[in-house]
Amino acid sequence: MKKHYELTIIGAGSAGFAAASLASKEPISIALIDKAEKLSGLCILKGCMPSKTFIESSNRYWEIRRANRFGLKVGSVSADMPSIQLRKKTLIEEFARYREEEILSLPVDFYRGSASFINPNELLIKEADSKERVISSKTFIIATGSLIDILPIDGLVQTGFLTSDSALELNQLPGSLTVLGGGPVGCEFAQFFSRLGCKTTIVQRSPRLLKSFDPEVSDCLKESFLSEGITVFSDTQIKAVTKEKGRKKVSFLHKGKKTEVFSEEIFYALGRKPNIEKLGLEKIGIDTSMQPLSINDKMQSSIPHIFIAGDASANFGIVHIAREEGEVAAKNALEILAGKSPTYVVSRRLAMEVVFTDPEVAMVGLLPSNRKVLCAKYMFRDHGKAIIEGKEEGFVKICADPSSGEILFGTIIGPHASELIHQLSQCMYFKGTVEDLVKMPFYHPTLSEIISYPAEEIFTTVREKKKKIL
Ligand SMILES: Cc1cc2nc3c(=O)[nH]c(=O)nc-3n(C[C@H](O)[C@H](O)[C@H](O)COP(=O)(O)OP(=O)(O)OC[C@H]3O[C@@H](n4cnc5c(N)ncnc54)[C@H](O)[C@@H]3O)c2cc1C
Ligand SMILES: NC(=O)c1ccc[n+]([C@@H]2O[C@H](COP(=O)([O-])OP(=O)(O)OC[C@H]3O[C@@H](n4cnc5c(N)ncnc54)[C@H](O)[C@@H]3O)[C@@H](O)[C@H]2O)c1
Repeated sequence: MKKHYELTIIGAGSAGFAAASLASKEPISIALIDKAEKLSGLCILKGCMPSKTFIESSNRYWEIRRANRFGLKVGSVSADMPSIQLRKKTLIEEFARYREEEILSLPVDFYRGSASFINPNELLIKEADSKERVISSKTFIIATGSLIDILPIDGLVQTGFLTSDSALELNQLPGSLTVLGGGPVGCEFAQFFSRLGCKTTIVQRSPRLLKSFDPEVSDCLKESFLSEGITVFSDTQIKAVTKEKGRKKVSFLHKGKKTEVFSEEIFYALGRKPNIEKLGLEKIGIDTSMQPLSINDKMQSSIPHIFIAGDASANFGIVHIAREEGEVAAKNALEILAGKSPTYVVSRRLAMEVVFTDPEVAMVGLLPSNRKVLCAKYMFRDHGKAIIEGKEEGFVKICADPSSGEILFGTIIGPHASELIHQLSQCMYFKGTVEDLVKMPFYHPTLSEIISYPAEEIFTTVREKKKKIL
């Protein structure tokens, strides 16, 4: 007998799990579907958590080798990739086991299978044992995540390459590596490989690494990469990949000039795409050529009772945003089920992104474009605690409204940027001003204190301006 639900969620990763957790607190019937053999989603299995576990090892190796700066003598240190791999596997198995338990204990009907739309209210679920079933639902949330987007580069597939998925399974590192792409995946993995002794080259299309960040941040990161021996080719056009005498060759135009790089291995990091191809969306009238697929900030698709959240929507590729999108979609689905119009929206005011390179890179808020703002910057090399820690690269930059002093944007490149950025995001959450930051206590000596210096500079300017007006 065909089962009927009020809400059906396809995908139990970060977005789908957040949606299901929220909606299942209400007295409605819910189906949650995931096709994966191993549940818990990209972040835990092949994204944030395993990559950061790897990075933790390479950063510690790097620091130990530089311990003499702190008056410490250490004997010979070596990186043991099978042990690094084992630590990652052990941690990830535990994280995944815990999440799987959470998913399976939700008060929902869970189906392990691949879902596709038959019509805007019915889904076909193909289960692992090739059993097929049809369910119907009043509302849907598509949270099927993303896939690595393999572009048709001449010779790439024939030559072979690593991706973030396969690199996370390595037990042995290549001696040399060409990383295609200078986004978060490319930068984080390039430094991981390089710090463990692999000769690493990045080939990227845009003129800057991490192109969505402030140009000064990109320049600072590039300088840091160059100083530790990573070669960076920016402004390139990749032409072909081939194998020559046992080595892999990447041919590209660099600032218009033909260039070649040889290495033992290639790491492909040219982006991901929404995992929506097999959902039958075109069949039910959702145009997948237009992305993001969510046509509004309520996470609705062009069919109002079908929502799209997380990587599948192609808005961002960041976990806390996937979770927020899942929750907003769930709240709006509940409103539709209650006979109301959806009202919840995802706020992008505090959009935050972090990249776990060393120095770490972080930003929060919207980059000021044509809006008038006052910005101030303070360098870690002028900050006592950073000097003590031997972490002098980078800076904190804050931008605020010139009249009110409200903080609109902040970016940090430097030690613990991933943590420090939360001081700014929390202040911005409460629509805080530079004056608030100046008045807040900061313990001395801490890295956090650095936040107060650019705030103070802007505060002085805002105050002087106000005095002149009076
Ligand atoms: C290497 C790497 C490092 C990253 N590091 C970070 C980081 O440090 N911080 C950060 O914020 N983000 C990071 N990200 C991004 C982050 O992992 C993703 O944004 C996030 O996991 C997406 O969650 P999601 O719920 O949208 O998708 P997913 O977690 O991919 O979940 C989708 C689920 O849908 C299921 N599914 C798919 N199709 C179907 C179907 N037809 N039927 C049934 N089920 C289906 C899948 O099995 C899967 O379980 C990283 C990504 C990568 C690749
Ligand atoms: N710390 C984090 O939060 C974190 C870490 C890793 C990944 N992620 C997320 O995972 C997703 C995937 O990341 P990613 O770095 O693989 O993708 P991306 O799309 O962010 O970056 C891909 C890079 O490749 C470049 N590129 C694309 N086509 C090219 C071509 N033909 N030639 C040369 N360069 C080309 C792009 O300009 C871009 O710089 C993103 O959404 C990202 O936010 C997040």
